[in-house]
Amino acid sequence: MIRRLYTLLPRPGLLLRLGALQAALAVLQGLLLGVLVPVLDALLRPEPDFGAAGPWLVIGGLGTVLYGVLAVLATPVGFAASMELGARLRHHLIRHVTTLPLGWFTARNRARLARAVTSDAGAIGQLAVTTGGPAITATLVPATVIAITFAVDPTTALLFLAVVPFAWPAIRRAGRVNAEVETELEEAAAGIAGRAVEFGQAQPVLRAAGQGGTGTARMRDALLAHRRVYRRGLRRALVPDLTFTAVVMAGFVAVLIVTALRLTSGELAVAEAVALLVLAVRFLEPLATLVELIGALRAMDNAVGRVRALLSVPPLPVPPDPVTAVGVPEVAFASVGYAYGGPGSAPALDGVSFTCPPGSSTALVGPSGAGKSTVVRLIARFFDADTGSVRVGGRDVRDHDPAALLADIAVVLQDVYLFDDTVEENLRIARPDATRAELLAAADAARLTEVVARLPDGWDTRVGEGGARLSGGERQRVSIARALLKRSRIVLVDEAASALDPENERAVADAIAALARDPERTVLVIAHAPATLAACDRVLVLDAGRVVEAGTPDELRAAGGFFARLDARQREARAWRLAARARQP
Ligand SMILES: Nc1ncnc2c1ncn2[C@@H]1O[C@H](COP(=O)(O)OP(=O)(O)OP(=O)(O)O)[C@@H](O)[C@H]1O
Repeated sequence: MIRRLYTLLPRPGLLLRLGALQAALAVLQGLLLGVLVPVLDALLRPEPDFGAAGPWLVIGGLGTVLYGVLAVLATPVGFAASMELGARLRHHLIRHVTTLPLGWFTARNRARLARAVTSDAGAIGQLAVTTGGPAITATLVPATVIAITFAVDPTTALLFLAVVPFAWPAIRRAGRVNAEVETELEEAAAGIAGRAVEFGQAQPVLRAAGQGGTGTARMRDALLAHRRVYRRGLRRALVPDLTFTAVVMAGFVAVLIVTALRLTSGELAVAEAVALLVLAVRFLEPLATLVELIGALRAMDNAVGRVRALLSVPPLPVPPDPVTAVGVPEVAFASVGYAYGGPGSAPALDGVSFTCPPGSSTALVGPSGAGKSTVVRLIARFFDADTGSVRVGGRDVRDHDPAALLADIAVVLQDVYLFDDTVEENLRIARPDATRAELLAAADAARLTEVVARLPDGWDTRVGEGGARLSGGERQRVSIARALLKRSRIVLVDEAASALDPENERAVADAIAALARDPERTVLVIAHAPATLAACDRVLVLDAGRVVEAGTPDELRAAGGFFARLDARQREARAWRLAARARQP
């Protein structure tokens, strides 16, 4: 486990220093106990010999001062090591996840990341110090005590050693059970955490369905399960813990009886007997601590395992000599195949080929599940194609430097995430050095200016957690304004489809049209609104992971396929709306 912990750290020097300090303290503690022997021997005579005790008392005093100094030094070193270890692990994790493909960031993986960065990294830092140090003490103090006892009285030392073959299996068993209980408790606690998140997230759905009590019941079940695991753990640990205590007590009683017998037979002096009993206590006591520590060490090992699992997720492969500039903003697919479940499972895309020439605007349409979002994700390298080639600027996306590629690509997703900051700062993320005029121009083109005008503090209005103070359409307009400000020459848009009121739908479509109008920019949009379709000069129809139609809107209207039917339906709906409006008094 210690090796596993060390592999997490690029520079484990601080932990080594702390370990050395703890080891020195443990050995010193054992040696100071050894000094007790001559001191007691000199002082517990019928005529106390202060002259003989003097030098040992001085050595003991100096040793105690040194112990105090080292202990004082160890506290800040331990605190610093704990903080630094946690901070380094967090840094390491964050740096690593920035190299992972965007497709990795599923809800489950985001939760894993949150747990690793918040609780696991902190717990590893803390436990490495709070359990690592005492574990060293609990091992080295008995070892030093045995060595000193050998020098003082080999018979008692052999008696101590005789306890080890009985104590060690008991420690291991109690430690193993405690560790298993710890793991089960952690899992039960994770279950509660998961249910709590679900409980919060599902509130609107549960209440709308009149099932407000359901979530509460599931939460209660998780709490009950945790309590059951806790009780079962206590019961399971009881016998091994008692066995260990019995072994330790039996060992102490054996030392006590043998020492008493040797005292009465005159083999040992009173001073020696007292000193040996003190050594016996200090030999057995740390072993008990070790049992408790094993559970905590397992908890740390579990956290180390979770952090290591995240750090071993392979990053996006980067070629040794990557393409660092996109060049011509052309997007092309050549016989691309991709399956979410890996090659061999049902494909989301199958032999997809098309080209979006530079400056073109292409509407991606097709029934639900056709593969439209997958096309967008493969261009932005959320993951890589299983077969064929996704090309940007004439080169496979895998040949590009991922950062350079994403510098020239803007992605506008349906579910736009905004930071809990002002509208202006949320826009400036795209280009922090943009001038005020550039900011306003992007906002105008994305029809964001009218949204800002309605907000209480205009540009300085905070948008709330995840942008909760804005509607879905308004958030998407912020995202489109970001894309405009970023001046990416390739823009991929998944148009907000649901829950948009007509005004918002029109505004989003206008904003997308503003993107599409620019002849320098290549736009690929998963289009839903008629106005968005009308703004595109090309259409690509996907069905069941294949391209079934491709061409200009006029060509496809004439072809009488999926697009022609969709277009006819949209025209009918528009005519119906106009007629309904005309009928209104
Ligand atoms: N993360 C995922 N894991 C597993 N399968 C997925 C995942 N995302 C999409 N799929 C599957 O891949 C296929 C294509 O999905 P995709 O999201 O690309 O379709 P779409 O045309 O964008 O659909 P929609 O219009 O409903 O968003 C579907 O069968 C879908 O179930």
